[in-house]
Amino acid sequence: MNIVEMKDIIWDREEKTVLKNVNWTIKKGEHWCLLGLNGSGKTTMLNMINGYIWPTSGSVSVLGHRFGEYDLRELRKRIGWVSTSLHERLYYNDNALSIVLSGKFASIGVYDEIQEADENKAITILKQLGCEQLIARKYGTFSQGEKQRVLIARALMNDPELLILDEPCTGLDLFAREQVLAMIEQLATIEEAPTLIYVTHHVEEILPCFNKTLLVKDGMVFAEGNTSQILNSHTLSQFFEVPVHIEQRSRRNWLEVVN
Ligand SMILES: Nc1ncnc2c1ncn2[C@@H]1O[C@H](COP(=O)(O)OP(=O)(O)OP(=O)(O)O)[C@@H](O)[C@H]1O
Repeated sequence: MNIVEMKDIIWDREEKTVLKNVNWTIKKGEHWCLLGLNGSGKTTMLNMINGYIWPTSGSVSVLGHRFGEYDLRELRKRIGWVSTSLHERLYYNDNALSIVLSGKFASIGVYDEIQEADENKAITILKQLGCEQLIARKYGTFSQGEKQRVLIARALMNDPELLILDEPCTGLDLFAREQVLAMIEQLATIEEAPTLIYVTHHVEEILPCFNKTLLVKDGMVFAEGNTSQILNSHTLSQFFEVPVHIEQRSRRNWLEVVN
């Protein structure tokens, strides 16, 4: 079973074709980084994987289910979703524990009865992710980095098979970014780790655990494959349309524009 299969996807909006014949297959055991500039179509692809939008033509299947043949609400419970757009929708006065518990229902608040086992699980996840001190604190008082870590904890509450991280390091200072990245790297190493999709504009955020990379440009797949083969100066210079030089240090990639 493929985790995600997008075949010949076209998505038309008003005068514009946003996705232009996208093909993308994610297999179990792969962790993907999705790299692209602003407006290239990354979020649109994620919204399609989550069933929030439907392709104009082509087919999408996620976790072995073709869209249109399965209850999307059930499917969404198997997908963890971390996105800054969630920040605005969560409740300022909820503490970290309630936020993480809401992940069980893939809902914003907690409307169902909570079992003691759920609460223990939420606390364990928060502790594992180094957020012990936040458990009883209000979400509205968290720093951006703390918010991101709690959102990742929330996404793990349902033991998702697929975890989508949409620009999780946006707005973080260097240290908060490295903390979040370390957390993701640790997550990828655990047994039964979910398949990860990590969306970013920044090459240096591509962790060694992301063994696959997809370059998206202007609604099309520019290149895809093993990260080690995709991330080279030649391919990225063509991708960004400026000469760039890429260097590997400490198993991460660092990019500079060549004058
Ligand atoms: N509902 C819509 N109607 C019309 N155009 C849309 C719609 N949604 C997205 N677009 C357009 O499609 C293009 C791709 O948008 P998308 O949000 O997927 O890009 P992105 O790669 O995620 O960008 P960013 O990195 O800035 O978040 C943009 O030009 C955007 O304006």
